[in-house]
Formats: sequence, C-alpha cells, structure tokens
Amino acid sequence: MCEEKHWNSSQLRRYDLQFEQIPRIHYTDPKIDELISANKPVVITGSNIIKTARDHWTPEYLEQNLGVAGHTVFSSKTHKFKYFDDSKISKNNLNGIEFIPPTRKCKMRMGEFMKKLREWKPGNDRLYLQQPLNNTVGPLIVEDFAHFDWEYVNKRQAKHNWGPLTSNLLLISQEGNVTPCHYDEQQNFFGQAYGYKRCILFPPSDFECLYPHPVFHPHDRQSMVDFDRPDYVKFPKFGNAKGCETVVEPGDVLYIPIYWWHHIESLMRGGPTVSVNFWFKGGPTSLSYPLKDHQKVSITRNVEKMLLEVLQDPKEVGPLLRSMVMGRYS
Ligand SMILES: CC1(C)c2ccccc2-c2ccc(C[C@@H](CC(=O)O)C(=O)C(=O)O)cc21
Ligand SMILES: [Zn+2]
Repeated sequence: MCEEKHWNSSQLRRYDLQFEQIPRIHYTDPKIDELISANKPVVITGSNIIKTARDHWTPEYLEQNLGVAGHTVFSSKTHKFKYFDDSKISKNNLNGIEFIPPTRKCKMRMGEFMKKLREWKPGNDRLYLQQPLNNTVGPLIVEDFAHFDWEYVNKRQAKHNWGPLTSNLLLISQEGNVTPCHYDEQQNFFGQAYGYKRCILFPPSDFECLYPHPVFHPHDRQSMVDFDRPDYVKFPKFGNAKGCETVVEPGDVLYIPIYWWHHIESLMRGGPTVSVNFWFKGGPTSLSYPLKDHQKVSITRNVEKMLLEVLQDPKEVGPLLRSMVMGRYS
C-alpha cells in the first residue's frame, strides 16, 4: 500500500552526523523480542499499547479532559530543553563552576498552555508540558490509560526481566522543541500519541563520542556537545558517533534501551506533539563477563561519585584522574 508521508525532511533539523534507520517491526513479529533481549532499539508498529491515546489524545481533547490542576510546564529561550537536576546545584557539587539553568519550571493550566502555543511568535519563550499520569488527571484520561494494552507491556517487562514500572509521563511539546542528547538509567517504551517526533539514538559505547557532563554536575547524563554547533576542538570524537534514527508517528512505540543516548525533537512546522513514556527500573544487574557497554558506563559513574565524595572539591576530580592515567595507561 502506498506509504503516505505526513512530513518531509525539511522539517528535520540538520546535524553533522549520518544515521542508520531504527527498524520498524509489527508487534506480532518475534524479532521484536530478539531486539529487546539484545538491548537494541526498535519501533513497535501496529500495536494497541497506546491505542486509546492514539485515538483520543488530541491537544483539544487533553485541554478538555486533562484536569483542572496546574501542570508542570518548562520554558526555554531556545528550542532546546536541556534537563538539569536541581539537587546537584548545591555548592559542593559546583564550588565555583558556573551553572546557568537553561530552562525555567512553572505551573500552568492546559488552557493557558494551549493559548500560548497558538499565539506563539519567534522570540517568545518555548514551552514544554510534562504531567505524570496519576490520579490527579481527569477521569477520561484515566479511562484511556487503563485501556492501554497492559498485557503486551507486562509480558515484555517479565520476559526481559525489567524492574517495576516507575512512571508514565505525558508530554505535550510545542512544534520544533528539542530534548538534547542524554541517557536515562531506565528501560523506556516511548509511545507517540499525536504528531511526529524525530528520535536519534546512540549506543552506550558512544560514551567517548558524546562527552557526558561529570556525574555530580546538574547536567549529569546529558551530552556536553551542542548538536547545533559542535565544538570539535573540545569534543574531537563527536564526529565518530554512530547514531540511528526514526520519525515516530501516532501509535508507534519506540523501545529506548536503558543507557542508550537519545535526542528527541518535535518536527518543525508539525504542530504540537503528544507522547507518553513508560519508564521501568533496569532489573537485576549482576556483573556478567564480558562486561556489557552499559555496565562500563555504570562503573565510570561509581568512580566519579566516589572520587567527589573523598576529594570533596569537584575541581580536584579531573586533575586526579588525569594524573592517574597520563603516561601510565596510554
Ligand atoms: C524535556 C522534558 C520535558 C523535561 C524537562 C525537565 C525535566 C525532565 C524532562 C523530560 C523527561 C522526559 C521527556 C521525554 C523524552 C524526551 C522527549 O520526548 O522530548 C525522554 O527523554 C524520555 O522519555 O526519556 C521530556 C522531558
Ligand atoms: Zn530520556
């Protein structure tokens, strides 16, 4: 059947990298479980995982039914919404290292949020709404959520020894917004309910090419590289990153494996987008040999945490690590 496309490549931002395509596989195909077992990304198509959201969750429906409480809305002066951990802004994590929060958080009712999106002009702050799906949302949303295909989700969770489901986040983004490259320490079924999002993923082994901030920095788990203007002097290996990409459409569920880097953008001129993710704890992590790449990332995190704890001053961690390896391990 003809693949009618609802977007074109002019709606994707340009980066200096080439990407493979993430496979799109029908949910009945056993290949999906092979890829999930191998901790590899895959787009699950044609499933009922978030069918009720795909059928109902237009911005207008959400405006009517999301509930009367204010929701968490992030605002940014640029198209980028770089996450930061408030709890790491304290002195002993920064001690003189300057940190400027790139986004502001406020509470906003859905009506006001949608109005600001409709009236948005270049130069205005951009907005990104984030709402955990819990008992504070309206009854119709709860009803739709209850009718997700939980049997399919729970079977995957069990088959792949994932830990417990920790949360489902409802995400309503303005067109063109970007969540810059970062990794999470959770397994993620990323469901696309409305609109189109381009997702670029990199394996944990691209750690050396994506230069994560130090673990004790507020931007822990986020790449230091500005994809719009990469600094190849500071980040010479960035060009070697081997990413894969896909554009998820309504009804798709993208499996983002734990520790995999992901950059996610709502298509430019594509209107608002609605996503709902499923975050699961990683499950039992026994060190198995040979070590998996994500286990090495986890080990580097522990080394950095331990060094800050004993050195106290974050500015001493780099010099000590450098003195340990230069001339001795090269
Ligand atoms: C940018 C935003 C709103 C944010 C601001 C401040 C704190 C946290 C977050 C946060 C967390 C998750 C997402 C969803 C997704 C990215 C995407 O779809 O944009 C993603 O990364 C994932 O599902 O793992 C988006 C956000
Ligand atoms: Zn994420």
